[in-house]
Amino acid sequence: MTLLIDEVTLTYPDGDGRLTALDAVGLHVPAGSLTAVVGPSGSGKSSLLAVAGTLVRPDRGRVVVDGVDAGGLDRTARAALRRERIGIVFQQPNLLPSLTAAEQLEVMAHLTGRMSPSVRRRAQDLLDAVGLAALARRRPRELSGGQRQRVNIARALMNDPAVLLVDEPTSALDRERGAEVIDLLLALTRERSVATVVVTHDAGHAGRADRVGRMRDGRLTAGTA
Ligand SMILES: Nc1ncnc2c1ncn2[C@@H]1O[C@H](COP(=O)(O)OP(=O)(O)OP(=O)(O)O)[C@@H](O)[C@H]1O
Repeated sequence: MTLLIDEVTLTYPDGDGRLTALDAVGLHVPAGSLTAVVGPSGSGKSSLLAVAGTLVRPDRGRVVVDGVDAGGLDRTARAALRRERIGIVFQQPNLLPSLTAAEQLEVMAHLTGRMSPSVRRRAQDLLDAVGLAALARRRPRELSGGQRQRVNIARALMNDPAVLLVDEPTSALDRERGAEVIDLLLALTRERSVATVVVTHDAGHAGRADRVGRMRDGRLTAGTA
């Protein structure tokens, strides 16, 4: 068991009242499996990723990452959990313009103070795993949108996370490139035994996942894409 979301409720301030973004949501993502989350705009998908990534604390319920209950941790310990056990791929590949593809990955190891000769090898192996071995020395402006997204995914895996959270990875890509990115995420999920959650608008892409969760008005139900 690697990601467990148990009866999670999240509300935001809304005028005089509160808006319920997540309503008693439950989700279990075993290691080595990929769950796609679909649902209309405003249904709570990003809120679910934010809670799963321990970026936002829920009002109620538990988020358990790799056996660690995030609710019992202070801010510093949660940041450490996030750094060490959670990979997050945001919709926009926020790559640093001046760094090469390999350096985008290596900088992750610097952040955790784990710089060593093996870091460079690991970065190269991951770029290889996402099909970019030959482009390791390119800077973001020299890469296509799909290639940048692959660097983004490789970077999220640099610290060997237990949980991988991916927000709309295909929105800027054409159908074929989008399908390739989903297949890549599936392969990496299996090879590296990560528990992966992918938010997507594309029902076709969701259909490739191991499981599909459907968000509607803050409630999550298992369903087909
Ligand atoms: N920081 C915030 N403060 C107040 N309300 C918010 C905040 N973030 C999100 N919401 C509201 O919570 C609800 C769920 O939003 P969320 O962004 O999780 O939906 P979503 O399914 O990811 O939408 P989209 O597909 O458009 O990105 C929406 O009604 C949204 O307006």
